[in-house]
Formats: sequence, structure tokens, C-alpha cells
Amino acid sequence: MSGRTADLELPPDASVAELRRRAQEALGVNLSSVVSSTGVILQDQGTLAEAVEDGGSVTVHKRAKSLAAASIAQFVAICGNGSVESYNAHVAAFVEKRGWGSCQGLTNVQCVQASHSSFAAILGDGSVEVWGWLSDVDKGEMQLQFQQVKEQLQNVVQIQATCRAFAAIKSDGSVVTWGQTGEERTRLQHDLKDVSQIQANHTAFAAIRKDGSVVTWGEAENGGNSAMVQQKLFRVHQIQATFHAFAALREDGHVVSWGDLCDDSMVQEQLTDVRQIQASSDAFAALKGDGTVVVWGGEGMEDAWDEVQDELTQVRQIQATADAFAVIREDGSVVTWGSSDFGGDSSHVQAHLKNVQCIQAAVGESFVGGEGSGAFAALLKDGSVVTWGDDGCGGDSSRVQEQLVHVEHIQATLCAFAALREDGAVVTWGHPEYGGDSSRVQEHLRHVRHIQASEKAFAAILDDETVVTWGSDLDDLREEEGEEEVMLEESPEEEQLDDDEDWMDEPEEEEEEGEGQEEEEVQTAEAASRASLLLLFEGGEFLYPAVHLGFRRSVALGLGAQAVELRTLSLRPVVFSVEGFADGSERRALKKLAKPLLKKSEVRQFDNHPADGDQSFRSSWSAFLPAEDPLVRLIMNRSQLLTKVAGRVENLQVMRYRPGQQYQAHWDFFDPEYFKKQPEVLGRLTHRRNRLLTMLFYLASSAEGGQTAFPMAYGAPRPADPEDCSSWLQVPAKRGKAVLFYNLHADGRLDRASNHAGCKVQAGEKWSANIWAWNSKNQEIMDPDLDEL
Ligand SMILES: O=C(O)CCC(=O)C(=O)O
Ligand SMILES: [Fe+2]
Repeated sequence: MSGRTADLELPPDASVAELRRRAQEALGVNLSSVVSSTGVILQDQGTLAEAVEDGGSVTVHKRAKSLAAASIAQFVAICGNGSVESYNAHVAAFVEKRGWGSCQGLTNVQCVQASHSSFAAILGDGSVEVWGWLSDVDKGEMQLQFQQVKEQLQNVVQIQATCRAFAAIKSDGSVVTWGQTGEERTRLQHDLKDVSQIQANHTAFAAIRKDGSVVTWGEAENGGNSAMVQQKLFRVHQIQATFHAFAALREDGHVVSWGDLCDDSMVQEQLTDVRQIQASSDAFAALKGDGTVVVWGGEGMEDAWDEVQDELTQVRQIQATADAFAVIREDGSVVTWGSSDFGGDSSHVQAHLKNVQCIQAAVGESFVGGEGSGAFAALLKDGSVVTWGDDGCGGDSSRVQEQLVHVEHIQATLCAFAALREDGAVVTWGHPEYGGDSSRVQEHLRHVRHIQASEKAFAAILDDETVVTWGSDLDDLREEEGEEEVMLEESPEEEQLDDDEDWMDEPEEEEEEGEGQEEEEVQTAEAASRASLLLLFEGGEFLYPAVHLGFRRSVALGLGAQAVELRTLSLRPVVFSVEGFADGSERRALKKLAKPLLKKSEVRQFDNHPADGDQSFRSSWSAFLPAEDPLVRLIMNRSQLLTKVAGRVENLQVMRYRPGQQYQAHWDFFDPEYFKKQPEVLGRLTHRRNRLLTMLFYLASSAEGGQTAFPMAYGAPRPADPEDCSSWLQVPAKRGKAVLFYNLHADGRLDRASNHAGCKVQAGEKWSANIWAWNSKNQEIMDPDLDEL
């Protein structure tokens, strides 16, 4: 494992799971499958004796995680199995409505392309899904257009996007476009054949066809119309884009450019033997075979270049911010030109710019003619870093200079840098709102393997595969929402109304939310639209991201249905309170249905438990409700829509607790360790199959006590006393409310922090309904006989 080794001694009858666990501990990494020398994935509960011959070998695989960056206000998570989860306050609502917010719907994602405000993903079968709009106007328009072309989107191999439009290349070389592409559909349909590549700037597209000709569309003056240069556009093999123009590199080394602010007539003669083109927001720089550089376009950029032209020899690499260029020469020196706010002036650090290995650019946010700033960071061969450009954008790294040693790699957002050091630490500087301040997460930034930047935030993958994200927008979000109180207060008025026998009189409780609340939500949404964040799941199970304590999201469960609200109560275990899941008449009807069916609750016995079990462990009465009942079916469907676990829920169960009754601290998953002698249970747990989540909703609560409590929340150890609810995270069993929590991690590992209890009812009665969902579809698990642990 990256050169690390560990000696483990295990008896022949030790399980494969045990081997993996021990290896994980010893190496400090997450390991997924254990594979025999013949390539068979070994099942967890098999023994080593069965799996390996004497002197034989097994390999243990480490799951590689990757991160995908996103545009300004959105974020993309890549699940361990190549599926994707995208997320933000705006996007989430849409994704969840479509039902493929889960990793299931979007499996095998090949790539994701972000336009300014939305995403498109190519799925494994070559079809395309899109999501995420910042404004309703965009959304309506884009959705409509997408629906019109969706059927044509098969066998897609590449997608490109401008701010407002998408273009997808199909394997037969045809192109499908949607969004604001200009009203030229007929021409495009005719011209867009045999396309091999597409390049996009902010508002126009340029496609290279297999014969090297070019087809353009989109905003005409920004490159969407190439008629003026059309006869020169042949044998093109590469196109670069500024915000509003294109430059095409031909096989013969000539360059042709068109669009806004990109007049190349002054330099056309020099544009020969070009090897590479780099673009700032509005200028191009071409690196020629002889190591010189030619610049055109942009305001004042050609003049700036003129001044340094003598120095531009033996150039190896060109980098650009939005309004400046920097080149590394063969001898490791650096030459810069362009706006000093963007790093065009490096004179004050020239003495240090020796032996430069590579340059990273915080491009800056600039629109042509507008204000903005950017910076460069050069990584030297000795692992130190030199920066210049706008101080606030990372041009000034003096605050962290001493820490910038043995740097291996630098990443940049639009206005900040993060350096990964050899020792796995991360050093950040630059604009705090762009990730330049990582102090909030600094203690976690150890053993970092990889950093990734979006436009405004960073994410780091650690050696143990966890992901840490930072970027000050996230902090804003937190501050604006505030850390919610986790103990939900029960209002005494409501409690009184809910007496068991006067069901029919139960009034529908109305949420009394003041106007202040609404205002707060608007603010939160605004904050969210500015946030960039990367979230990542491993293993392909969709879990609602907990985000932070008090985080609220509204999930729409279909047309006309009221949205359900989830609020994060704990990050580990992941626990949400749920509002608006079932209404009063539904709850009353469920209770009525359950009443005649109630039996003493059972627990699935562990191997070493006496047959009659411990009576005080689970003392409630309960009933599995008939799945044929229309109401039961409705509720179960709704729970599947909410939790995105289609076809994997057990029958709905209703529980009644009377005074003194409880459910002591326990786990809802089945720990294979406890069922070694019960093959019928073990058989259901192969491939990390288990109970993924539990959703409880409270039907009636005249009870004192009876909370659902999580002893291990916030890092607490397993409780010594399984009945002591006093200091645990508690969710009151309040009528109409619900709680949703995950018993497993996304990859199927048991989350022991999900330990929970139904606290003792002191007085009155507690009625709740319970939905357990598995992480894998398996007919047998619907067998109500396989009861709770
Ligand atoms: O009743 C409760 O609050 C907890 C119930 C529970 O843990 C379960 O049914 O698995
Ligand atoms: Fe439970």
C-alpha cells in the first residue's frame, strides 16, 4: 500500500472480513474487496482457510476516490462506483424531484460538464441527464429545450457548455444542442456531422469536424459566426477560447482567430509553427516551435507583450490569469506581462523566480473591461513557492511563507491557492471567500493525498479516503443558518390535545412560523447559491448529505404533494428530523389499522442469546401492517420517494409503548459477528447487504419520555447503560414528526455510531411507525419474520 507494509497474524478460521479489518487498521486506509489469486472477490464471512492455499496470496483493493469540480454555485460529488451526486440548495430540489439525486439513477457517469448554472452528465449507456439551474427563467427554458432533444441523446461521447447552452457529440459524429444556441437549428442539423471535438466560450460554440473544417454557432459577434474566416478554417486540430472569441490551430502551424476583441491581423505573419495556444479572458498567446511567443487580442495586451518580447525566448510553458500571462523559460526563469492586478508584474519577486518547475494561476474573476484581480504561484524545484499578483487574491503569501516548503503540488480557485506538501499537510492563502483560509478545517488537513479546486472552494481527499472541504462561502452559509439547537422542544399545548381516545378530535397542527423565518430562508438560499462545495460519497448508496448541523432541505415528493423538510440533527451518525411526512388522517388510520394486530415486539436473537431474550430490552408491542392495504402502500411509496430506496423497504411496522416500555440502545443493522451460527441471516448479509436506514414517524404522543435517542452522537462512546437516555441526543416522539437516520455508510460499512434507543415512556402512550430500508434489493428481506436485532 504505497510502499507501506504490515505483518498480520490470523488463524486459518479467521474471516475475510477480519483480514480486511486488520489490514485497514494496520495500514490506516479503507479497503474494499479482498480478491483471491484467481481474481474471485472473496465474501466477507468466508474463512482464510477456504480462501487461500498454503503459501498462496490474496490482494486487497483500495478504492480510489476522485473529486469533480463544479462551477460557481454548484457542486458535484463522485461516488466510489463512478456515479455522481450533485448538490446545492437550488440543484438539490430539482435532483431530488427527479428521483435520481441518488447515486443509483446516475450510475456509471462518464463525465460531467458544467455550464455557468447547470450540469450535464453522460451516463454509461450514452444517454444524458441535466440538472441544476440558478434562476427559474433559465430552468424553464433549459428544461423545455432539453426535453425536446432528450430522445436524440443516445451514444453521447462528449458534452460542452457555454453559459446558457449545451452541445453533445454522439458516437456517429452528429451533434445535439439545447439551451440558448441561436435559432439556427436547420443549418446546424445539416452542418454538424462528423464532428470530433467541440470548444465553447461563454456564449458560442466551435466544432471541429473530422476533415478539419469548423462549424460555429451561438452569439454571432462572440465567435458564433465564423463566416469571415471560414475559408481559412481547414485542417484545424485544436481550438482555444477566450471568453468571447476562438483561435483555431491548424495542422500546418497557422492560427486563425475570430470573435470579439481578437484581431490577429497585426501578428498574422508571425503566427507560424505554433505549437500551443493559451488564452486569458480576452487575449491569446501562442507558443511557437522556436520557443518564442506571439500575443494578440485583449485591450493593451499586445503593447504589454511588446515590452517583454525580447525576453520571450526558449519558452517552455505559458500560463494565464484573466488579464495577464506568465511563461516559464527553459532555464527555469519567468517572464510576465499584462495587468499587474492579475499578475502581469513580477518584478518584485524576479530575484526569487529561479528553477521554476510550474506555475499555477488564480485566474481571478474578471469580465472584459470590468474590475477584478488574480495572481500566480510558482512552484520551484526545491519545493518552495513564489507568488505575485493581487495581494488579496493570493499574490501575497507572506503569511504562510514559512510553511511553504517541500510543496509537491499547487491548486487554485479563482482567487486563492492551496499547496499540498510532501508530508501531506495543506497550506492555503489568498481570498478567504475563495478558499484562501482553511483554518476552520486545518486540524483535519493531515495525510492529504489530493486536492481539487472548484471556482470558489477546495476539497481534499485524505489517505483514509475522507474528504475535507473549505471555502468561505460554506462558512457564510453556516453563519447565516446558525447552528440549530438539536433538542427539539415539545410544545405542551399540543401534547395535551393528543389523547389516545379522542383521535378524531385531533386537530391538524399548523406550523407557526413567523415571517422572520421566511426571511431567513431566503437568505440561506442566497448564501447557498453563492457556495461552491464538493461532496463525495463512496460506494454508491445515496445518503442525504448532512452538510452541517441545522442544515435544512426541502424535498418535493411529486406534483401537488407538500414538500417534506429534512433538518440535520447529527453528522455522525447521520440523523435528520423530518417534517410533513404523514398527515393527521393518515396517522390516525395507521394506528387504527395496527391496533388489532399488535403483538409483543420481538427481537432477532444473537447467537449467544437465550431463546426467550431479555424482556426489558424491547418491551413495546408492535405490528407489521399488510402491504396490500392502499394506505400502507401509499406511505411506503412515499418513504421510498423520500429516501430513494425503491423496492428495498421492509413492511411498515407500528409500535406502541406504554409506561415503562422502551427499546434499549441497539443497532438496526445486523452485525454478521453476532449471527455466525445463523446461516439464514448471514446469507442475507453478503456483499455488505444490510439495513441502510431507519425512518420513524410518530403517530401519536401523549407520552412523557419515549424519545428516540442516539447515545453515540457527536463522538460519544457506546453507552455503559443502555437505558440511560439522559445525556444522549434526543428526538422527542412528537406527533406528526419523524426522524430519519442511516445505519450504514454509503459503501455498506456498518456505522456503529447509529446506535439508538427508544427511551422509556414515563406516562401516557407513544405510537410510532417504522420503516427500515436495505441497501440492496433482496426479496427475502421483505420477510417480516426477519425482525429487529
Ligand atoms: O421507538 C423508538 O424511538 C425507536 C425504535 C427503534 O429503534 C426501532 O424500531 O428500531
Ligand atoms: Fe432501532
